[in-house]
Amino acid sequence: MQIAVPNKGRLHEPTIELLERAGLHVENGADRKLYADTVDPDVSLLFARAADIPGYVADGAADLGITGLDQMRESGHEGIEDLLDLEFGSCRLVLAAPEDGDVSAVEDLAGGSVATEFPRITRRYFEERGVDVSVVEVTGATELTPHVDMADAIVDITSTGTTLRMNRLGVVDDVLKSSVRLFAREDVLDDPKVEQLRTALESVLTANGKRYLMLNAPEDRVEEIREALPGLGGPTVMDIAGEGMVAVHVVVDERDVFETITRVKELGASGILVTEIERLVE
Ligand SMILES: Nc1ncnc2c1ncn2[C@@H]1O[C@H](COP(=O)(O)OP(=O)(O)OP(=O)(O)O)[C@@H](O)[C@H]1O
Ligand SMILES: O=P(O)(O)OC[C@H]1O[C@H](OP(=O)(O)OP(=O)(O)O)[C@H](O)[C@@H]1O
Ligand SMILES: [Mg+2]
Repeated sequence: MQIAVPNKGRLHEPTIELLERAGLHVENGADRKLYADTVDPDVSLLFARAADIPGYVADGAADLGITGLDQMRESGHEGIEDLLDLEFGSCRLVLAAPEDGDVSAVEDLAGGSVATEFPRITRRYFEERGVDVSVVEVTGATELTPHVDMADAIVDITSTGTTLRMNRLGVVDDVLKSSVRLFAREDVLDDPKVEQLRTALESVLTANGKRYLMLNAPEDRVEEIREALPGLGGPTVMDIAGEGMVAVHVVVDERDVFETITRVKELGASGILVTEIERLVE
């Protein structure tokens, strides 16, 4: 089974990091290599441009892919299924126009022009709204185009909003909310490996922001301690050698850790240990 992953750009590193955390260690990979093996003999990686990955999967060069939803939509390929939101590379594709200009709604662009790296998504967006525009295809620095009379507006990615602000462009409308996805060609969906990979990646996301809390507690206060724990499911309570003490283990949200420790200490807990969780399969 082949997974196509971004070879460079901002998605490359977080993708490799996620695969590693999911236990799919990359082997025999090297800079500029187009293939790599993984610790699983049935799974190898193919490195490609983020924009080309949907096509690789649709055409059968790879079985699964990891890239932005914007790229999946822009590719226009059918027969690929979005399996999991990997919760990084979050951004919005927006329609934006000069702040001091006269475009404040989609309709104001009728008869005008829009520059973008996403011509397919852009054409569809305007068609759905019945607004006739000409689409100017560019391959980057889209934000410049309204200032050099190349276009009246743009459809481009924004996340922090810095680039739009710096170029005095304001958002007119949201076109698409995007994040990185795991997707597969429909004809491999029945392969059990696909579900295994999806579960492994999901287990990393589930563990994100969670901590494992272990503590020792006097047996006679265990009910109060149990109530004080905002855990995922109930805590595990185990007898330990020693007079009237039990060990309590629980998964808690990272943001609840501080308050929880304070509270359980008041209730007599000791030997409190907080650790990160690598993976969590629910
Ligand atoms: N500013 C951003 N914030 C969050 N995600 C983004 C941002 N820009 C792009 N992305 C996501 O990353 C994907 C790939 O963009 P990126 O710019 O990394 O690729 P690239 O254009 O191939 O690389 P490069 O810009 O280095 O040439 C986009 O399709 C989108 O899903
Ligand atoms: O809202 P912001 O945080 O400012 O991010 C938005 C910018 O990020 C992306 O560009 P990138 O840095 O990938 O450069 P590129 O145009 O060369 O791909 C995108 O094309 C925007 O220009
Ligand atoms: Mg880019």
